[in-house]
Amino acid sequence: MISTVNRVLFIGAGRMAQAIIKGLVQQSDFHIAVTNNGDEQRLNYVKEKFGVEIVESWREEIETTDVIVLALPPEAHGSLLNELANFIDKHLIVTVAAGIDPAYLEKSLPEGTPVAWMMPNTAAELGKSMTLYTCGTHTNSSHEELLQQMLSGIGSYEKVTEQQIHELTPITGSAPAFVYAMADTLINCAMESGVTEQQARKLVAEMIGGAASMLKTGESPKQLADNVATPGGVTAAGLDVLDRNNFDGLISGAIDACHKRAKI
Ligand SMILES: NC(=O)C1=CN([C@@H]2O[C@H](COP(=O)(O)OP(=O)(O)OC[C@H]3O[C@@H](n4cnc5c(N)ncnc54)[C@H](OP(=O)(O)O)[C@@H]3O)[C@@H](O)[C@H]2O)C=CC1
Ligand SMILES: O=C(O)[C@@H]1CCC=N1
Repeated sequence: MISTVNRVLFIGAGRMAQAIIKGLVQQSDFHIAVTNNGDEQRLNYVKEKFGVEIVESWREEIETTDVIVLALPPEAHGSLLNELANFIDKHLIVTVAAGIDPAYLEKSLPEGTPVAWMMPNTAAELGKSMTLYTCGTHTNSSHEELLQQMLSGIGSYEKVTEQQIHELTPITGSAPAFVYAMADTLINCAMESGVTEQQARKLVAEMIGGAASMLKTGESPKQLADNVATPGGVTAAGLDVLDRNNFDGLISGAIDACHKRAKI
């Protein structure tokens, strides 16, 4: 099924599709076509920005495409899959949607359709997504190689089980938003000292980048926090406020809320 230049059709042209496309266009191995739900302005923007082909309907591209990436809301999958089912032949169908696992795709598509589920994050646009993926029961090694080729274009990837993607979606997919929310507060606090927004953003981004690098050393987060908190010093006073306000509970509550919302 795999031609030299693999043809990938995105159904959905929103935030996640654009982040993946931005990462992928830097690889020459893909021809990318994109369609959406009728927002012409958005489709034209995607064409201008990334130099990809746009089509009004997936029907225009279906016969020539190798891979279909479903980058539309979870709730929109049901009716689209019903329609797609009549046209699926040799295609690899990959969804990025929260809660839409390979079992769901396989139930909705003709018997034997190769399917996969990837859970990226928006850092895909910088080639820095931490993406989880899993394959359905009819994907072979060349489908998986093709998928991995796409995933390596947008960052790092890890193969896990279907159940694990359900459980980990809030961690790798959603939690970047929690980090950005914390960064926003820190930037605002920094600006109170009189630095410009640009300076505040630089120092917070570098601080988070440094902390991420420290996490990769293998040292435990608890030990790393301990190393920052000089006994009786300023950080310990801050950590004490986080503890007394149940920071752990707040973060796990946010993860639980993501799980509840992801159920389709
Ligand atoms: N944003 C993120 O960080 C992440 C998102 N995801 C998943 O990615 C998917 C898309 O999310 P996101 O990009 O944030 O959402 P957006 O709202 O930014 O984009 C949704 C896109 O889907 C299109 N769409 C909606 N319904 C249909 C339909 N029936 N047929 C064709 N296209 C349709 C919209 O079309 P139009 O342009 O016409 O409005 C739009 O282009 C979701 O399933 C989400 O779970 C996964 C991981 C991370
Ligand atoms: O918010 C959402 O529903 C998507 C799924 C994971 C990240 N963004």
